[in-house]
Amino acid sequence: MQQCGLAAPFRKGRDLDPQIHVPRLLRCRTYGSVLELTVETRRGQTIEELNTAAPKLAASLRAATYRVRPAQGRRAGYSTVIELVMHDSLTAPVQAAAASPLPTYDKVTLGRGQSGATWQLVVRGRHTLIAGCSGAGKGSVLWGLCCGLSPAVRRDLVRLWGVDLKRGVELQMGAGLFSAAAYNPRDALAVLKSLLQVIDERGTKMAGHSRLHQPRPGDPLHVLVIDELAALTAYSDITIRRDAERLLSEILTQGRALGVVVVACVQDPRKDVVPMRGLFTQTVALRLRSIEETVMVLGEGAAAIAPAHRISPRAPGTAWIVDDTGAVDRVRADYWPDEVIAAVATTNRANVLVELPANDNLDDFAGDGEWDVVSPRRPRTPRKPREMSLVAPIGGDDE
Ligand SMILES: Nc1ncnc2c1ncn2[C@@H]1O[C@H](COP(=O)(O)OP(=O)(O)OP(=O)(O)O)[C@@H](O)[C@H]1O
Repeated sequence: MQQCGLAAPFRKGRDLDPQIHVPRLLRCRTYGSVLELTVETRRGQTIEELNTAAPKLAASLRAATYRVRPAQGRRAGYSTVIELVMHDSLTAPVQAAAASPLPTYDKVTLGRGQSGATWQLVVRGRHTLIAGCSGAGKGSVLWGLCCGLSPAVRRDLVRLWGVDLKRGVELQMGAGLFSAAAYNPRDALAVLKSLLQVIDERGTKMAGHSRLHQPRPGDPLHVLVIDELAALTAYSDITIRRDAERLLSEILTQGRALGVVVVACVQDPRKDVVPMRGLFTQTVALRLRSIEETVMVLGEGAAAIAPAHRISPRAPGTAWIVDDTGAVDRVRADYWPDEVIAAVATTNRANVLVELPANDNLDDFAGDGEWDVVSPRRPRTPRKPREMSLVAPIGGDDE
């Protein structure tokens, strides 16, 4: 600790105490490939100083990587937990072979964390921003989420709504999972207005009865999936942009408790490109182009402990996440090949389709419930799921 700049002599009056004071090691334990150190600050030191020294400690002990999280319990104010990962289990990519059969909607498994543990992302009650430059692997997070929710989609516990203004190239791969999808800006506005209608109706029903919507078949969690948010909020026609910004901001501020959440991908996280960035309640930071982008996406102080700008281009799907307890982790999403997405979408097709209003009627639609948007999908003969095998590893295996 002394060599990592964490030790110092104390001042005794005018003199320096000859004794060097170091932070106290409260606990040291190992699990998997992780060496976990719980360290207490010395007098005159902040937790931030311990966190900032974590990379030096990791390098001194020859750890592959590290993560820092706040200590729990009564020592939380003056101690921190540094997890040194002695072997990086994120190096080799993993390919998803099929969706889990469980109809979950609270959280979905997307891959693994750097300790080797499963990485699960909370979906219900959160708006998620997936930020990463081109080729960072936003598709793996997006499809991990959609395919992970697909058994619930099939039972109408979850309804997926898609917006993909890059000609639908991404979302059409799993089109069967979506109750409605927009591939042009006018349809995108119709999707946003339909979801605001759901919020209005639920708000009226839930007021005074419940503060968090509980999904049930037929009364589902609505998840709006936007492939490239900037295409709607920055690169569209000015009138579309203005309307989209207003509608999306309303959904982001009112939807969470009412069971309407947003998952959006973005390449460029600047405020003028994504003005409503601050309304997302959790962020997955894939590879970013600069330290400034890391600060924009994960917040002040994140660049040192969650350096998304240092993720290797040879490890797509790798991301830094900061959860609501402030814990930081590096994760890697499983890769979803096109044929697996298509097979999942065939097996777990949405059984409710939402008809978007024709473009000509859109201006009249004020979200007042005058037209019925929901129509059941015609029953179909169930198809046998395509047989798949797990293939790993793929691509390069080093960072
Ligand atoms: N989790 C992953 N594991 C291994 N390889 C991956 C993973 N995710 C993506 N890749 C590889 O990286 C390539 C780019 O991924 P992807 O298309 O998801 O990036 P993106 O961030 O969506 O880029 P863009 O914004 O340009 O669409 C994929 O074609 C695939 O080869």
